[in-house]
Amino acid sequence: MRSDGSAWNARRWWRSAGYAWAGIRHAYRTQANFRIECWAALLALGAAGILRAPLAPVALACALVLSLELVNTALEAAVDLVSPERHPLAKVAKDAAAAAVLIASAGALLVAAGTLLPALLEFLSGT
Ligand SMILES: Nc1ncnc2c1ncn2[C@@H]1O[C@H](COP(=O)(O)OP(=O)(O)OP(=O)(O)O)[C@@H](O)[C@H]1O
Repeated sequence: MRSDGSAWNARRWWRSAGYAWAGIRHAYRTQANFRIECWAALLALGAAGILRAPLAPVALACALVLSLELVNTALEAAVDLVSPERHPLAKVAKDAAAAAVLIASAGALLVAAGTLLPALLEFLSGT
């Protein structure tokens, strides 16, 4: 009984992960900003690894930006579905979602400046 439930949950988890992966692939294919953010995140994580900078804040900042970009993509699609015509409330929704990505990106830049820059300077000075 218990093992049946676990197997079912595992199957459901894999199916959910498949839907999530489809969402990531769709965003990567259709959103230029998401593509840029993915490569910037890889670059930042690689730099943190090479420079031996703290990985956790960089990873968290990257995850936040990428997640909010995905939420922004979802919201844009939902707004376009329910409001194909221009509407002031559609504008509020899209502008606020875009602002969330912008604020997270600014925060990620600050995190990069606070963690990667000192590590880079230390690396370059050879200490
Ligand atoms: N239905 C709408 N009603 C009112 N304003 C809209 C509407 N759709 C878009 N806008 C305005 O145009 C801006 C750009 O919207 P759009 O859907 O083109 O997103 P985008 O920022 O170009 O994103 P992407 O290029 O990633 O699709 C919105 O932030 C909003 O100000």
